[in-house]
Amino acid sequence: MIPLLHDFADATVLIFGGGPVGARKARRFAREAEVIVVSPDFTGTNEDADANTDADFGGAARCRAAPDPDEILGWLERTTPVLVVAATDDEAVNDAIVTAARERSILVNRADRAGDREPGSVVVPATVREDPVVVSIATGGTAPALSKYLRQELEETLEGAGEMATLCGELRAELKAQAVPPARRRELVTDVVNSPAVWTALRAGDPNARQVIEDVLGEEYLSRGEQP
Ligand SMILES: C[C@@]1(CC(=O)O)c2cc3[nH]c(cc4nc(cc5[nH]c(cc(n2)[C@H]1CCC(=O)O)[C@@](C)(CC(=O)O)[C@@H]5CCC(=O)O)C(CC(=O)O)=C4CCC(=O)O)c(CCC(=O)O)c3CC(=O)O
Ligand SMILES: NC(=O)C1=CN([C@@H]2O[C@H](COP(=O)(O)OP(=O)(O)OC[C@H]3O[C@@H](n4cnc5c(N)ncnc54)[C@H](O)[C@@H]3O)[C@@H](O)[C@H]2O)C=CC1
Repeated sequence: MIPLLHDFADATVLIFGGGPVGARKARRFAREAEVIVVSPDFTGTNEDADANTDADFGGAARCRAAPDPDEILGWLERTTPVLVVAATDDEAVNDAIVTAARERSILVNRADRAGDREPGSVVVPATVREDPVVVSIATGGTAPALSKYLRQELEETLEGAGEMATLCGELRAELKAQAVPPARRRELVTDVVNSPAVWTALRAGDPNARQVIEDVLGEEYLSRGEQP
């Protein structure tokens, strides 16, 4: 399997199953997509179905229904999702979801299988977000708990990376506007990314991180006899 980033804005994701797994996937996709969760009950994060809130499902639309396998295709036709998630505890229903999705060339994520995947199937990786930086982890389905553990470890490592990306984006735009040649631009941006002083400032939440970058660039320029 090959990791890709997919833009789900304005797309529909249809999830079958309102247990903890269906709820987790709903929260994940609801940050971008229109999510619909179909299930006879919504036990989400709480054993007591009635105690679950919209937030537990990421604000997704919840449809109370328990479709039989032969009704799945109708749900796909009515909702036209780009991705369908099979997260029920009924293997026959999950089988029917995979078959129907394949028939309609819709991406499918099956939560109760680690191997023997159908063409067009997708896996949901563990994800660390330090916007605009995103890191995804998967274990080829062998150990999802390890994906979760590594995600927690990486959360610390990535601290400050989002701001670093934003500041580098600004710097690149400025260097382009100043018509700095591409090879030189690459050197300068690389110096900033590799600078321990900049990382320390970003991780300490220093509001003058931008100044620290300029200091790093200043030394760089001076040592090469150039001016920014
Ligand atoms: C193949 C895959 C399909 C898919 O769902 O896309 C899949 C399949 C299965 N997961 C199972 C179990 C668990 N899954 C988790 C957690 C996560 N599982 C996720 C992804 C994936 N799970 C895909 C592979 C990703 C990879 O390659 O690593 C994460 C990363 C993303 C997410 O789901 O949001 C999320 C962590 C999110 C986070 O915290 O960051 C935990 C830990 C916990 O719950 O604390 C357990 C219990 C411990 C254990 O069993 O290992 C079972 C057995 C079910 C059973 O026995 O009944 C199956 C089916 C099977 O293995 O047959
Ligand atoms: N991928 C993952 O990360 C994990 C996957 N799993 C697997 O995923 C499946 C779901 O896990 P949980 O949410 O913990 O299970 P769960 O049993 O708590 O929830 C299953 C949900 O599916 C609903 N359902 C049953 N028949 C349905 C139908 N015909 N249409 C729509 N919904 C229907 C049930 O009412 C229930 O709300 C399990 O089969 C389990 O093997 C379990 C843990 C983690």
